[in-house]
Amino acid sequence: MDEFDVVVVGAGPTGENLAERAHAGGLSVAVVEAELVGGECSYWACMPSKALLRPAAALADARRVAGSREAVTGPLDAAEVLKRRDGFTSNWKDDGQVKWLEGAGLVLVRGRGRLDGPKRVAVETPDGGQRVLTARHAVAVCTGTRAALPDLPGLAEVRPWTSREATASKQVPPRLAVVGGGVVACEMATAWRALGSEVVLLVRGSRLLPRMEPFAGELVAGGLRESGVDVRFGVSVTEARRDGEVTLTLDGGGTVTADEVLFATGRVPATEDLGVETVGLEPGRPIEVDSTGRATGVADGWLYAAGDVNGRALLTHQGKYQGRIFGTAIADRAAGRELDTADWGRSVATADERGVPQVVFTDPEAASVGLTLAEAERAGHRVRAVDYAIGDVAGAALYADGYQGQARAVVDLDRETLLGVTFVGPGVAELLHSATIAVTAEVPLSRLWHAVPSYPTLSEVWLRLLETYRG
Ligand SMILES: Cc1cc2nc3c(=O)[nH]c(=O)nc-3n(C[C@H](O)[C@H](O)[C@H](O)COP(=O)(O)OP(=O)(O)OC[C@H]3O[C@@H](n4cnc5c(N)ncnc54)[C@H](O)[C@@H]3O)c2cc1C
Ligand SMILES: NC(=O)c1ccc[n+]([C@@H]2O[C@H](COP(=O)([O-])OP(=O)(O)OC[C@H]3O[C@@H](n4cnc5c(N)ncnc54)[C@H](O)[C@@H]3O)[C@@H](O)[C@H]2O)c1
Repeated sequence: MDEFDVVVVGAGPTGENLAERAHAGGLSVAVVEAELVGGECSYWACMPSKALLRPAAALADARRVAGSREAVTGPLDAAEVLKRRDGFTSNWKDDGQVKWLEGAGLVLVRGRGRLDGPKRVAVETPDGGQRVLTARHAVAVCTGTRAALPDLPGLAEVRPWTSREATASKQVPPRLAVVGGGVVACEMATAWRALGSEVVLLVRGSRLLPRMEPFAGELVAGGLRESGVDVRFGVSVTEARRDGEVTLTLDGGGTVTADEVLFATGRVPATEDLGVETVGLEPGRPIEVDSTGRATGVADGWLYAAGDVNGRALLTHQGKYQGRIFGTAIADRAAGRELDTADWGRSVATADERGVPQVVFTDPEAASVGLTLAEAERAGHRVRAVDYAIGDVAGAALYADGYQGQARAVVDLDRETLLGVTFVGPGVAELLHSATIAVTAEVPLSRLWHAVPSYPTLSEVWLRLLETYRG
């Protein structure tokens, strides 16, 4: 039997960070990985999707400016884009990440891990054997999510794309149908349209990006339509079949045919085949945790869950943040050091609740942090939304001819601080961190007046938002 201070299950970005922090705190750590060290993010999510999207954004930016527009004489070179994408995934090999992991002093155990009662993880190794790891202090589940597929007649025979095929495909399908209206659907419709596919986006609801401010979905829908995507709202797929091509039957009658169909219909936590029932938890559910990462449904505080699998915020950077904080908390508890669990303290992931940033890499980009107006109102804050058209800023006019974009700041009227900020427009991704600092540091608006944006940059939108608020 192998004994470690900590056993981490899942070597995605979250597991890597948690393991590294626990080890830096003086603990021995084993990391169990069933597929590739680096996780979904490195091979089938963030990195390959952004590698597909970046050339499209570079080309679109050149087209937005008279003078450089004339220099753009053709479409994207799809083969080169796919080749560059392959480079970012290291051709789906994890040697580099394994080198980092081992260099950080962590022990990699390849295989599928399952909880096997308190503080025990049974690993099914690639050679068909079994290895049981025990943890002196903690087991941390960092197993992420997998794509959710609806229960539709004919779906299995169609061999639909999930986010994995959509980020890893070696061919550009002539016609691609995308089902869903969330981030994956919007980003992948953008990417494959730019690579030359005819794309139809089938959205069950009435808007895109429903977790963001409504104007974000409206502007992104406009951008997709302008690029030639056929965006349809209020449509559900009731049946799918493949006969060479894919045929989708829609609820209101009618069909859509395509060469491939991507179902971007959300995620399910990877707890179905994880042995969670051996410690009293329900398979298939996210593992609920307190703000120091401990599973609330398990006695004695030895089980932690971090990243996508706990359902707090399904984003790589938030998983890494939790990994840093929870890994340190594990080490502190093991050493008998006191934790700092006050709001924004060293041992708690307060930003998960108050300041989650996200960038959607569509054209236009949509970037937000903290609460939307509707969320702030629901939470009982006394708020005011301050809106400004980004195109009216000098820096935006220079950035793109006829710049189209929108900004909103949600002001807490009682404290005169910001609860949330949203920017939509070309090039706003890199603006977001200024808002993340303002929201998480709870910078008073009276002090933001003294944070002078450089002229002429997109950042001048900050000044215009403050002026609009003051009237
Ligand atoms: C298409 C797409 C694009 C995305 N783009 C972005 C983006 O741009 N920015 C962003 O912040 N987020 C993005 N996300 C979300 C991001 O991918 C996730 O939030 C992130 O991967 C979560 O990290 P994680 O470590 O918690 O889980 P994962 O990355 O899913 O890693 C979990 C690891 O655990 C392993 N594992 C699972 N079960 C077991 C087991 N029983 N035993 C051993 N190992 C196991 C898996 O093999 C995997 O390696 C995107 C998601 C998708 C689908
Ligand atoms: N750039 C980024 O930060 C980035 C990129 C991609 C994904 N992610 C993260 O990954 C997670 C997963 O993204 P996602 O887009 O898969 O999920 P999501 O939950 O954001 O969106 C899923 C969408 O599918 C729709 N849907 C669900 N079931 C359906 C059905 N049967 N038929 C039609 N539509 C259906 C939902 O209404 C929703 O709009 C998100 O939390 C997201 O934040 C982040």
